[in-house]
Amino acid sequence: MIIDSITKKYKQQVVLNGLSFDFKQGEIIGLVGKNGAGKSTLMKIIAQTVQNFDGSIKETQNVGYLIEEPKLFGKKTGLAHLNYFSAIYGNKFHRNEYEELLKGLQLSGVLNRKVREYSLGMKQKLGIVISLLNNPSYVILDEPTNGMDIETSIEVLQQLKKMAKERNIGILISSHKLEDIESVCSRVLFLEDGVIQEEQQVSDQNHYLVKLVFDTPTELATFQKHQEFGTILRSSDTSVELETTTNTADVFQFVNKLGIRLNDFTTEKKTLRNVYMNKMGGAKHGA
Ligand SMILES: Nc1ncnc2c1ncn2[C@@H]1O[C@H](COP(=O)(O)OP(=O)(O)OP(=O)(O)O)[C@@H](O)[C@H]1O
Repeated sequence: MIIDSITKKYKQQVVLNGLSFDFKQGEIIGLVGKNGAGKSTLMKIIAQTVQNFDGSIKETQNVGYLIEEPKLFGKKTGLAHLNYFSAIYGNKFHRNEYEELLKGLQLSGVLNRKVREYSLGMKQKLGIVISLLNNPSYVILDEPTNGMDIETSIEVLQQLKKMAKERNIGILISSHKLEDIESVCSRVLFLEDGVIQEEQQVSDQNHYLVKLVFDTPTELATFQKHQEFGTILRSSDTSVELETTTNTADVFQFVNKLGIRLNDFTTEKKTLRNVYMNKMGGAKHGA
């Protein structure tokens, strides 16, 4: 799917400002940003529930979505919902096709119960299954783990990951829970004031952010000349910050071998949270 130069205004307020990105089937992308950044608006535009915008979206065939709370009928059972929404999409609901997913989401046992007896998390999970009934190529999920406890969130995210792979579905997920996003997404977009400020790849391998402080600029220059640990993010007269997959002990050993002395050394694991804090100003943005 190609999202090209999307601009959306509500009255005079520019909510999305020439925003572009593309995503493929089978890929899971995260969308993060402070309240009001424009995440839901972007998702509604992709899901085609909001019109009147500038720019274009190409290859939007068959998009399933769960945006805000799922629209459910309290007096109907979960199963009745699945039959009803399948019929709207022109399909018949074949339970066996969804059994593994329903079991994984622990919904199989409650499908005959009325939805008004469901917890918020159960309703969200039913909403996720409904978003998949049209055999979509892409699914847009706005804060899908809202109202879910930690165990349920993990379960749901793992099921989504499996489905993206098995059914070749492209999934766009927004959330303020950065750990959730990090656990399933291969790529994360940071949205601020209607534009993508930053795009981060999420790696399966551990990455570390390391800061080394030397006594003299000459020692720093020696280190920089010989190091092959990773990417240098910043440097000053006597210090350097780099991103590496090498563990701390190996960095120390390398510095020793060069015969130079470290004055100070800090390291932290690179997480989506600390990258977000660094780039977007962190806590004040509320993610
Ligand atoms: N229907 C609407 N009419 C007018 N303004 C709107 C409408 N929908 C959203 N907005 C405004 O657009 C901006 C972006 O809202 P949006 O819901 O897309 O943000 P968000 O990133 O999803 O926020 P949150 O994290 O709180 O869900 C906000 O300033 C909001 O007030």
